[in-house]
Order: sequence, then C-alpha cells, then structure tokens
Amino acid sequence: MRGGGRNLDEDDIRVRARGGSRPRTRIRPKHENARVGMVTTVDRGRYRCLVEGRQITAMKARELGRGRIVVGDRVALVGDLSGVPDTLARIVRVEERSSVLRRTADDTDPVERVIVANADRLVIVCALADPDPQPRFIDRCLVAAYDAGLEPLLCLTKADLAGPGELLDAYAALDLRSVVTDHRGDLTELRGLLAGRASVLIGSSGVGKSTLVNRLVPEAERAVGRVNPVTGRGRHTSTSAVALPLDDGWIIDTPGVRSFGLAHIAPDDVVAGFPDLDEAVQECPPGCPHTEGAEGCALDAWLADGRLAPPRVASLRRLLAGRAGDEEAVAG
Ligand SMILES: Nc1nc2c(ncn2[C@@H]2O[C@H](COP(=O)(O)OP(=O)(O)OP(=O)(O)O)[C@@H](O)[C@H]2O)c(=O)[nH]1
Ligand SMILES: [Zn+2]
Repeated sequence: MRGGGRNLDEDDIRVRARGGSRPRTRIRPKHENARVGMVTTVDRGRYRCLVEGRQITAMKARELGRGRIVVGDRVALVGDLSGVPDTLARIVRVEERSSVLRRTADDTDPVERVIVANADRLVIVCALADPDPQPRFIDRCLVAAYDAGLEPLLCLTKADLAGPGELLDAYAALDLRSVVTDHRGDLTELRGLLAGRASVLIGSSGVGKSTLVNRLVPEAERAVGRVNPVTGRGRHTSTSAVALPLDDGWIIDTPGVRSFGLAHIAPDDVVAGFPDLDEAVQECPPGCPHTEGAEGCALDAWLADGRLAPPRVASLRRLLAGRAGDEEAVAG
C-alpha cells in the first residue's frame, strides 16, 4: 500500500521527503497520530476494530510482518478512521498482550493458534441436560484457562431440565466459581460476574451459548449478522471469535471453535489443571507420567484408599493419554 496513492498519510510523505541515503529503519514512521482500538473480529485478513466508539475495518500494515493479530488485541491504527463503508484503516502496531488463550485442532496437532488476546476470564458453558454435561470438556477448558492465566467460570445452562448438584459435587474440591442459568431465568448474577471483564465464552454445540449471548447482548445478532462493507461477507464466516461490548467489559463468543486441543500444553501444566489432584502427584516418583499403569504413580494409591474421586483421575489420565496420541482418548 505504501506509495499506492490512496492510502498515503503524513508518515509516508515524510519518509519520501527525507528520503535520500538514510537507512530506512532510522526514519521509520513512529505513527504518533495513531489511535488505539480493540480488534473485535478477524475475517480473512480484514480486522474489525472498535476505536473511540466507532467500528472500523482495517488491514495489517506490511511492516508488521507475519505475526498474527487476534480478537482482543489492542492495536494502533492510522489512515481512514471514519468507519464509513468502504474505507480501510491500517494497523501499524500491536500492543503487548496481557494474556493469550491458545488451542490446537486436536491433542496431537503441532500447530497452536492463539484464539483470543487480553482476556481475563474463561466462561465454560455447559448444559445440565440435553446434551448431558461433559466433564471431560470442562476439564480440558480448565487446563487451557489455568495455562493462559484466565480465571475460569463454570456457567451451567438449562437448569430448567436438570439440577446442578451432581456436577457441582464433582468440582467441589476445586476453587471454581460457578453460576446456574436457564433461558427464562434472571441473568443478574452472571452479568455481575462479567461486568468490567473480558470474558471468553466457550461451549460445545447445543449447550445454549448463542441463547445466552443473545440475551446478554440483544443487539449482538444484528452486529454479527451485518454484512461486512469491505469483504461483502455476512455471518457464518470462518471467524472463530467475536468480541461484544457488555457493561464496561467484553464477552467474546467463539462460534468457530469446535474443538479445543491441548497439544501445546506440557504434561505438568495439564496436571496443573487438576489442582484437586496436586497433593497426590507430589508423592509420585520423579518424571512420573501419571498415566494408567505408570509404575509407582501415587494416584493409584490415593484412589485405592478412597482419597480421590475416580472420575477426576480418569479424566486427567485420558487427557494425558490423548496428548500421547492415543486415538481412543483423543475422541473423548
Ligand atoms: N430447556 C432449555 N433449552 C435451552 C436453554 N438454553 C437454550 N436452549 C435450547 O437449546 C438449543 C441450543 O441452543 P443454542 O443457544 O443454539 O446452543 P449453542 O450452544 O449456541 O449451540 P450451537 O449453535 O450449536 O453452537 C436451542 O433449541 C435452545 O432453544 C435452556 O436454558 N433451557
Ligand atoms: Zn503419577
């Protein structure tokens, strides 16, 4: 785009006026006039950003190279910041991230992807019935949350169909905050927990996540559904995350996230996602893989005398086995 005429700004002109033999790096524009905004969606090379209350579309400046920019990133923008249809701003800088939530396509995929930057909470949406609760999905999300430094919140939906007792009992040993909802009930408690935070909502298909998002941010459907003036594309694109403003905070929906692989997380950090098992694994021999049949694994002794809940140990072992490429475990 540089020198392309239409996208010239003061910085480009200054570069050219000084020009000459000075090394390019020393006269690289500092973009003092840049405005900082937040990336709310990413769709095939186009970034929607909220800047001073306006939604604008931007592209990445070539000088930024190949580094990915993701939803939640705070970015410095120059160029046309009017937000008028068909205008395109330029992202010239990505601010340092306070957190990154990553995933891989499955537990053995070497390619990790950052889904969201700068979030501080992971809301794990899980139905109490229809579909039945999936503790293994919850455990997987907890590992990712602890690893990324996000505070997990368990959001149990469809409370009109089943009670939360059994599920909450399974997690009683964890210091895990939870909230119970149904599609007609009051959302005051959940709203209170979300206010002022950047919360990523994650859940498997059919748990009622969209229902929840639409109730929390009724205008979201319109905002997401609006056809992008630059790309001409509407909703149901490949976007994997969308940030929506809510009560001085953000909720970040993840409609495109269909799996949540943990190949990027070291075994010890997988174990750290199970703080209720921590005391037991302290007694394991050095380098213990904690998997089924591992020699001297203290989890077995603790299980045998009833000090640990079998489903918790099974869940950890399944995750560890899945990362080792055990097909059957990956399917879980
Ligand atoms: N009984 C009951 N049904 C609900 C509740 N919340 C959502 N549903 C229903 O569950 C179904 C799935 O809800 P969605 O909001 O589409 O679920 P989702 O998690 O967004 O699922 P995907 O769109 O597949 O990602 C719909 O038929 C909803 O009407 C609830 O609290 N109680
Ligand atoms: Zn062990």
